[in-house]
Amino acid sequence: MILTIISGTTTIYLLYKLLSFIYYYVLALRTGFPLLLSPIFAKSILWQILAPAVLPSIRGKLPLWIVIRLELVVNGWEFRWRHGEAQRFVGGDTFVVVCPDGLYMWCSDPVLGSVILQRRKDFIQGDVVKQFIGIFGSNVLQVWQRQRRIIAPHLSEGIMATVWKESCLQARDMIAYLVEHPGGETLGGLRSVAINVLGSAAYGYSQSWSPGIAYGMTEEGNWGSGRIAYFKTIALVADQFIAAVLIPSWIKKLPFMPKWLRVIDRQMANVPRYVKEIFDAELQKKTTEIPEGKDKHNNNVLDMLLQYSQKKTTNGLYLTEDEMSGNLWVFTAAGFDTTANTMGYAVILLAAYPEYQEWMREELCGLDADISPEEYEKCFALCPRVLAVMFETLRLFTPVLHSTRTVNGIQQLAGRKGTHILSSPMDVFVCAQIMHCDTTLWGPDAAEFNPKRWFDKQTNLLIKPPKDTFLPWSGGPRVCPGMKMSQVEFVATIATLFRQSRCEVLTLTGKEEEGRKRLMDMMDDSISKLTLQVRNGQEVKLRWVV
Ligand code: HEM
Repeated sequence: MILTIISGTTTIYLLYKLLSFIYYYVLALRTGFPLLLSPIFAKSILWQILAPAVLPSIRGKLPLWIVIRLELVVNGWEFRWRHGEAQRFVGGDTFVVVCPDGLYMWCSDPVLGSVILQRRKDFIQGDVVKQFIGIFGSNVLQVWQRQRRIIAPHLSEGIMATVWKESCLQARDMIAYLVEHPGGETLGGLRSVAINVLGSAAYGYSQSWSPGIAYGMTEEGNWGSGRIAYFKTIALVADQFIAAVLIPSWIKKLPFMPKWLRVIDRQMANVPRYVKEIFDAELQKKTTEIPEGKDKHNNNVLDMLLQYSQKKTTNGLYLTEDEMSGNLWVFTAAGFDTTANTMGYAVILLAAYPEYQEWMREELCGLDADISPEEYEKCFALCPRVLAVMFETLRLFTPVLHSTRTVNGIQQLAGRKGTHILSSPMDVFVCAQIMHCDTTLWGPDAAEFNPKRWFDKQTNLLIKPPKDTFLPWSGGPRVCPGMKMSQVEFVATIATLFRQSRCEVLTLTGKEEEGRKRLMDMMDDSISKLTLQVRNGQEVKLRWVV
């Protein structure tokens, strides 16, 4: 009897999925884009967790027409196939993958991509993003307009001097430590810099640099409370993002699950408590540290979230408790993981290409004896080569591989070969990483690290790449509000690190070429967690020499 029920239900389910597949196929045909049919249930949690572990071992053993149907439904495929392999196979820079559980349009055409990003109401944030980003409450990505108006002004020019100063001070402490401690702590150290800069600029708390807040944090002991425990938890969730979000809490808790998964579960459950402690401390600070009669605003992101939570303002802006928690998470994760990983890749690239360290140092040596933490306005403008290193790093290792949207109703897109009809339900991905490696946009040397390409040969000024071809911060009305902050933080940190010191790869054999190849292989083996990063940051072994 039970068997009959199970097999009956399974048959009905499979039949339903077969009909869905046919329905999706018909919708996909209407788009007029090339199609790729895949039998995989791309949204399945089991697939998204197991496939990255299994695929590497079978990749070379199966024909391309099978591999591509498996690869293109695994998170992060665009980095592995960033040189246009999939586009060549499918026959277009925009194509649609049809699966039994959904339709996925991948676009690496700059013109179409730009139109999609501009049309905010036609291409909206979808449920995928809600599931992934909304784990600690709703946020700016979800109730967009109201929250964006609250948050974006707090990432304006007004905080850049603080970002610059804190980044310089953090980087100074970090370099003093690393010169004495060659090995695998550089990338973890940069994560600490990024967390502390965010803590200072956005939350008004200064904390001195210490090595590696982000790695080796799977110990079961007490993680403390409030802001420190919150930052450590966010760093851990960012580092193990897919497992943290996709595996249900009751499975993470099972006694036979690995220790790190149980720690993630415990820490995620603690987040509401940490958030409450953070906001209580901010309230306390306002009441005790600021004298009566003075303006009680601290002018940081925490204070701003508090203000909007306490009352509905005259212009109708407010935040619920859930939104405060959600925004704090998006803010912390978006602001820290992206910038930390970009700085990490830049350092590895500069270690692999020491000639560009010299090129950058030439510029830095023209500045005062040191990069002054107090002189943001003067110094930032004088470091275009460092900014070019950032752009080139973001081009080759784009932290957010694509911008995700969902088709709202039925939409028309005018393409080079006519009009395309896109119908809901369909997820749309604008693939920045693939555009960034396109030789037709960046020239035959698109795969090479060459920060000099960012300068005009005649004027020797930084160039703007052709419109919509460079999208690390996305584009359109939802463009990253932290763009300038990340640039200021990057330039201050990298300039401070490289002004006085050189970074060398620690080789296993003593041969420089071997060390360089190891770095390149590690970067090639990057994976997309919350954002793109090298698989194991502690394996990047470097030596800093003054
Ligand atoms: C190199 C560093 C960074 C990169 C590459 C980056 C990239 C991005 C991208 C691609 C988006 C998605 C936009 C879309 O959906 O189209 C985004 C959104 C966002 N980023 Fe950044 N980001 C960086 C740094 C920062 C920093 C430092 C902060 C703040 C402290 C920040 C805060 C945000 C927020 C709040 C959003 C959501 C905006 C919205 O939907 O309106 N980001 N970022």
